[in-house]
Amino acid sequence: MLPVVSPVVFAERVTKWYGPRRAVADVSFAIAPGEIVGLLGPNGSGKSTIFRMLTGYLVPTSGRIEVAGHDVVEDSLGVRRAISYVPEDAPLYDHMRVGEFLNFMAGIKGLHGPKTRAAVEEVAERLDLARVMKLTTGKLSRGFRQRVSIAQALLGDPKVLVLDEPTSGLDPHQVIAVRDLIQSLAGRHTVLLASHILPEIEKIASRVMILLDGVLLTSDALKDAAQDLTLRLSAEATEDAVRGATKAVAGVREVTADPDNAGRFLVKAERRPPLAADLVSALVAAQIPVRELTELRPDLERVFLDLTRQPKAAA
Ligand SMILES: Nc1ncnc2c1ncn2[C@@H]1O[C@H](COP(=O)(O)OP(=O)(O)OP(=O)(O)O)[C@@H](O)[C@H]1O
Repeated sequence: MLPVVSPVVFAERVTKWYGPRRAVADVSFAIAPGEIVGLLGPNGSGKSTIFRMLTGYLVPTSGRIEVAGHDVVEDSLGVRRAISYVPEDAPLYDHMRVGEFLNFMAGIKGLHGPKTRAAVEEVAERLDLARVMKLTTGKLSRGFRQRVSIAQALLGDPKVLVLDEPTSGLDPHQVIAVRDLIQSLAGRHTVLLASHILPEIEKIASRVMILLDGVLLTSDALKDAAQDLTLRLSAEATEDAVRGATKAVAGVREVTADPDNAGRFLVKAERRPPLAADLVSALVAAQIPVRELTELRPDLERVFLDLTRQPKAAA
């Protein structure tokens, strides 16, 4: 029998309305202790709203959220002790030295006396901050600013750490350092991070949840989208000619031209075995020479791009 692990974050049918605007719709998920989970969604899809509800700063309009066994509405104090949130571009009080800032934040989190010193020393060591402790936070590089933001979030040893776009604005070296750092936190902490960039989130998270217009895509929706086949076609013809020649092929859903490569097209179609052969026959019958026809790997990025693409206005 599989061991039963209680989720550390649990959301059940959560909806949030801002006046007449529904920002989050009937969202349910569970996160096990020690996981690193990515929340992926375009701007405005509701990521921050979910995070604010998880951290007890916003009350769901309906539904239930528990963090480390505490209900976000009935026990928001318990929730705030269990979860820490690092917003994008968190304010760091730029005139303070890093050490002072961490001491100050420890006080806000209710740590006092010798406990403060021990906690600040521990996070400074975990995040390798020794050489910047005496610098004012305003003088730090973006990479170190992010480390200090995460360090303050770890004061008090929260079970859950929520990071909003943690690598945004960092240079490639800093991105790798912050990515490694987040991975080193898993296990002791559960990490939930948001991003609108899939390749980034895929590198850090062990699992990705996708949010679109406040709705969390089910794994079935993702599976269905991945069932579709995308073929890259290289042919000497115009987009209209390719579209005209292939429209009668069963299963073809859409033909789009690659705007950067003349003679290159993407064909989206239902996945069925003789499709490639049918396509070639149809193109040849229309006297369109086919140079190449390749199936693209159904990776999560393509699925995400397909699902999040704005529907084209009818011509
Ligand atoms: N306080 C508010 N009042 C009214 N509408 C809001 C409020 N906060 C957010 N919204 C709306 O709710 C929707 C979700 O916003 P939210 O900030 O949660 O999305 P997001 O995915 O975090 O986006 P971003 O990455 O741009 O921060 C958006 O349409 C937004 O305009």
